[in-house]
Amino acid sequence: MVKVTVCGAAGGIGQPLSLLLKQSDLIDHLSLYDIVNTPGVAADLSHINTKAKVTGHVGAPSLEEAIKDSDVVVIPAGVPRKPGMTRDDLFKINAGIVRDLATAAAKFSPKAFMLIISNPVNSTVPIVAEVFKKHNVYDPKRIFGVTTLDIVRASTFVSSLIGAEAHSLRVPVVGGHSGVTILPLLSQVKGADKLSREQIEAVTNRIQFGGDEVVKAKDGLGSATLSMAYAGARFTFSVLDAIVKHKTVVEYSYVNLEADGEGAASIRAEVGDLEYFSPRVDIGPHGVAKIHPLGSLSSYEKQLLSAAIPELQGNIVKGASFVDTAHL
Ligand SMILES: NC(=O)c1ccc[n+]([C@@H]2O[C@H](COP(=O)([O-])OP(=O)(O)OC[C@H]3O[C@@H](n4cnc5c(N)ncnc54)[C@H](O)[C@@H]3O)[C@@H](O)[C@H]2O)c1
Ligand SMILES: O=C(O)C[C@H](O)C(=O)O
Repeated sequence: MVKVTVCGAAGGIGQPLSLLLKQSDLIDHLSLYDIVNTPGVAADLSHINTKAKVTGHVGAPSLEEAIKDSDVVVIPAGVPRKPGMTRDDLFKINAGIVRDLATAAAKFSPKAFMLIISNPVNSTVPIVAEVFKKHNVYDPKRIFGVTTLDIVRASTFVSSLIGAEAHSLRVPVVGGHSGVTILPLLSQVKGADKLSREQIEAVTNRIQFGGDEVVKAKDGLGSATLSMAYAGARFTFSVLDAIVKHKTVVEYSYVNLEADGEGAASIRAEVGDLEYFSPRVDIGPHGVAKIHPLGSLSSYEKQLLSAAIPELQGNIVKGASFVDTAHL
């Protein structure tokens, strides 16, 4: 019985993400939780003739029932940006939302793989980790910040420049999920060596600020939802391949660098004492199995990494220090 719970399931990301997840043969029970509208979304999706049973749960009193015994909990709950805002501006509202959802997961689904979409991801992932620590159920192998949209965007933008197939071009994007913390490693992409320095800087900037492009175009009506639903479903399917089919899958995800049990020995020299980072990771049935080193970086990428580290450090401390025992 594989149960996946989406928290924030009635939202701009939550609805299309739930639709995509409903197509998976690997899910037996798709549980939809939100503070509004989930009965309607669940009724609608439940008419689709695919395997997963769909249940809808609305409001805090139903959170335990929604989340209990989940194998995977995906969290796209919270407010999105409006033009002029940074992701960090969302912290004030989203930190508390994520803390409360993580608290329910720690109590009722402590073994679940936690996939965190809510922004600011650089801070919300440390919040989830701290909540799990407070409940003595912390395992860094199973807490993931979903940065797949950066990979998806990078593949799209770079493939159009170098004339490659977008769906098969894998562009490594490491770091975090906001502005300068998003670090595309174009020097590791086959075919990108034909790009000029100006092209590399322009496309790097576009990948780092791709989210702003959508926020601007939506003009006050939110941020990326459909591309995020695609990216979130892709990451969830990968995790399900690991959990259900016992495959080792390779992804980029924002994780605690202790997660592979080796103290991130392979990556420490590159990122210093950062606690969280999004490297290439192998994920197996028990979670993160291996954290890969960044590999060789161009001098431009080294500069970008130096700019990303202090920003990430601040975001991590802000998230970790938010969790206050009195609220748990
Ligand atoms: N990681 C990424 O790459 C990425 C990409 C896009 C958006 N996001 C983030 O995802 C989040 C959601 O974006 P959206 O466009 O779907 O927003 P949205 O406002 O359309 O939907 C959010 C949903 O969360 C629900 N919600 C609010 N408080 C809740 C709570 N306590 N419990 C459960 N549900 C709650 C709302 O009712 C709403 O249905 C935002 O923080 C956004 O910045 C992240
Ligand atoms: O840009 C945003 O605020 C949403 C998301 O993080 C994105 O990258 O699209």
